[in-house]
Amino acid sequence: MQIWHMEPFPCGDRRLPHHVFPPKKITTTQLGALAGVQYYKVDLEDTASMKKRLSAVKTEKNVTFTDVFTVSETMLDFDDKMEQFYEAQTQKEDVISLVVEGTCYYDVEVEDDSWIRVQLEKGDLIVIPKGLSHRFTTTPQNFVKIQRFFSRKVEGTQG
Ligand SMILES: CSCCC(=O)/C(O)=C/O
Repeated sequence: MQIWHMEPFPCGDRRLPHHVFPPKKITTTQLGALAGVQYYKVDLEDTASMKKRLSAVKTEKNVTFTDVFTVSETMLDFDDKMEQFYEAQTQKEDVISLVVEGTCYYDVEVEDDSWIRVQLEKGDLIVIPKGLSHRFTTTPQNFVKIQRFFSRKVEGTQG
């Protein structure tokens, strides 16, 4: 996990880091204070500890459905999906995502047009609070597998 302030009006390839100059990184604690985003590191190799962490998150967030969603440039509709995911959006429920493989970015908008980029890798679990404007994209790796957690059934998810 790495977190930094993004340059105000990034041009070009959105998968590049787009740091402010000079780069301004922040901690997970600062991200929590600024935007209410929660972060956990999950050891995916340690089944007992992973189950304990996920169980705590599921209970706390009333999670009843989960799925595993893979974003890869081999997807037929990859470009369309990437456009859709990079549109700023707010959800009525917390967005809860665990990176199982690969890397990605979630950007969160802390003030109008002021974005913080959160780079996630394997074992990173993020909770973006409901109502917070955010967007998603891949890194140049163009591959991420994410377990998503929902408090209610949404299309394409499993109980
Ligand atoms: C691989 S799902 C990425 C998109 C996502 O989590 C989202 O758009 C939440 O609002």
